[in-house]
Amino acid sequence: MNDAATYIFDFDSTLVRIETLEALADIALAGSPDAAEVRAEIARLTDQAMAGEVAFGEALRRRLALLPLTRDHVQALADRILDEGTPSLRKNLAFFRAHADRIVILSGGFREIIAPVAERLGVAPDRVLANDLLYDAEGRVAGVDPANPLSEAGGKPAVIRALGLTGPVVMVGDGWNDAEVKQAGAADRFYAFTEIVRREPVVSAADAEAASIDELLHAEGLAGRWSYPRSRMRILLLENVHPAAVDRLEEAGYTVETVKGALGEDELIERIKGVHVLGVRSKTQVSDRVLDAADKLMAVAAFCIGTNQIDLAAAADRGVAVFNAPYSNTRSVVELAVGLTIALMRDVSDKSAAMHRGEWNKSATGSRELRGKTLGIVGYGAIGSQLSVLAEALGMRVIFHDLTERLALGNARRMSSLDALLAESDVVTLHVDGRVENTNIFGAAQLARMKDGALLLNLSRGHIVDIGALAQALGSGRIGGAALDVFPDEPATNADPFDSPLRGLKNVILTPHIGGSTEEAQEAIGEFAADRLLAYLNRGDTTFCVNLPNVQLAEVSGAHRLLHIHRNQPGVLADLNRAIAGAGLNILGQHLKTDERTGYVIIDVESGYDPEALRVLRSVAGTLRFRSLY
Ligand SMILES: NC(=O)c1ccc[n+]([C@@H]2O[C@H](COP(=O)([O-])OP(=O)(O)OC[C@H]3O[C@@H](n4cnc5c(N)ncnc54)[C@H](O)[C@@H]3O)[C@@H](O)[C@H]2O)c1
Ligand SMILES: O=C(O)CC[C@@H](O)C(=O)O
Repeated sequence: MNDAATYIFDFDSTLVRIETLEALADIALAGSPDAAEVRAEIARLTDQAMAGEVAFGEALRRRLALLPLTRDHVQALADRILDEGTPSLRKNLAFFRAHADRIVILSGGFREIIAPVAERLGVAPDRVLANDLLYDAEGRVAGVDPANPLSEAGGKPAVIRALGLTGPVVMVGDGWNDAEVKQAGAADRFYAFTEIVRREPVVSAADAEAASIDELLHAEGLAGRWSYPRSRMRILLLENVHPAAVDRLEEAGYTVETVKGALGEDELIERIKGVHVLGVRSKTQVSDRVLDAADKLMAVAAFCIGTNQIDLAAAADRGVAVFNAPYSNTRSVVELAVGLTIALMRDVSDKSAAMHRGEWNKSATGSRELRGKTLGIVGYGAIGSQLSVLAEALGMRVIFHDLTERLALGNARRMSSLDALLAESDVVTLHVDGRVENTNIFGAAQLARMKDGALLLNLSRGHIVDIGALAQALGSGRIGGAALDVFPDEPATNADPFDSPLRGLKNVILTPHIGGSTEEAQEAIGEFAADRLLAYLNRGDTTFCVNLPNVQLAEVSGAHRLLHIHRNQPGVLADLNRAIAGAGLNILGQHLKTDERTGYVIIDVESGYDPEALRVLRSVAGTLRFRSLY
């Protein structure tokens, strides 16, 4: 720690996320008919005082006069004040405890409320400078001690001066009376603390803004300097990612920006500069060029199953981890596939369209039950195998074809080839992954091998099916109908037009890539992918990462965690270990996992070391990315 500096923290909306008088109002006014009105007036006075529009002492007296406050009310708030700690304070308790002799808590609030927090932080009672409440004989609050300078405007600078501090004084707070401390010459630096509330005049008057305790420590070069402050980490989420993800990431302290639609390559190249984490769905192409322009990128999350839109190898070569949500929308796709199969078998979409035109055409011709029909599933992965179970429950016979060995569920039968599957299937449904090699695997030849009048579904990826050949097969009546949810060219946003040779064809159902678009699935994806990102950012865990070796890690405490991603080439590990030994780092734990392309080493080291030593680790030949966690 900087030897000489004293750090002076305001309390309300700085160390705790509440304003004391508003919280006391909630307690004291509970059940009172004019509670809302009085509460609003108190909040208005707090804002005016914090923005410097009403003198502090006057605002304090006016607010106290509005409340029927008693000792019990004050005690009730003191009892639960520890639960109100600011999120970044809770994360940095160790810092406060280690440096309590350099910390002062300075507040226009009340000593009884601040005391439990000060005790938790290890800050001695004589380093808590606050107002003292006065009570009458019945225990009613009668006011504050007028002899205490903190009960009046200008009180904070006065009490700081009275401390007779010798070294630099750093003031941290959210209100105008905190800014005044620096203006009055009682502090050398003032940080506007904005984690809970951001007041423009206070920020303008500050030397710097700190959106969290981490940012403050980072700016001051204190203990947290090796861990980049979370609020400075920019997360850019495209394509209308579910708010559950935004909430989780923001709650964890990261700065999140969202964009409704997908971005084109050039636009993304512009936007990705300075972004640490990118979130996309299926439309945004994260190409080699995009990754080249990404100067800060650490991770990409596909808020969906498919990752074919991301250049996974190029990302791995830059040490950028890519995650997806492999199971969160599986069931939604399966349910839509079942529904579409029934709709095709009964010609529901054409019959419904006719009804909308005013035509009544009651007929059973061409309408068939699912029961007893053969469903041919191409790609028996998560979706294909789940569909297999539901289809059998509906009385279908299931056969499947997959490139790799898959466990046949229920009575499903594996077919040795796609052709064999096509020869037997009444309905063919495609659920292969979107790898480039699967482009147009379903074309004229495959359509020709389908049974006369059979149906085709594609809910996997648009480039799998040759759309021209399909349009012909449908037009000629060779196959009986098709349902497509995915297309080779999909509009980037809902405002863009859609065109396809399949438009207007009989018994063809077209849906706008909504297989996974249910409220349940989107929320689940948002939560899952955000959790994966947090696990990676906060502790280096790469479970479910699709392009780097997977390492499951617990949180580290009492140590610093170093994360080293490198090219899997001979000698890297030996060089790394040599560098660690040379730097005198005391290793508490080490994990290594490699795949054919990349190696990932996690090293937990004892925290007392020369930070300069880390430089050597960065320069080990083959290093793709080096990161240290606090
Ligand atoms: N429509 C939507 O909204 C939506 C939603 C989710 C997933 N998807 C897509 O659905 C597809 C399947 O998803 P999943 O979670 O089941 O994937 P998965 O990886 O679990 O399964 C894919 C299976 O296809 C097999 N496969 C790949 N190429 C093949 C080929 N040429 N022939 C036969 N088998 C082949 C693989 O071996 C694997 O078993 C993916 O393309 C995914 O992107 C679409
Ligand atoms: O929501 C999306 O954009 C894609 C959904 C789906 O294709 C997936 O891969 O999960």
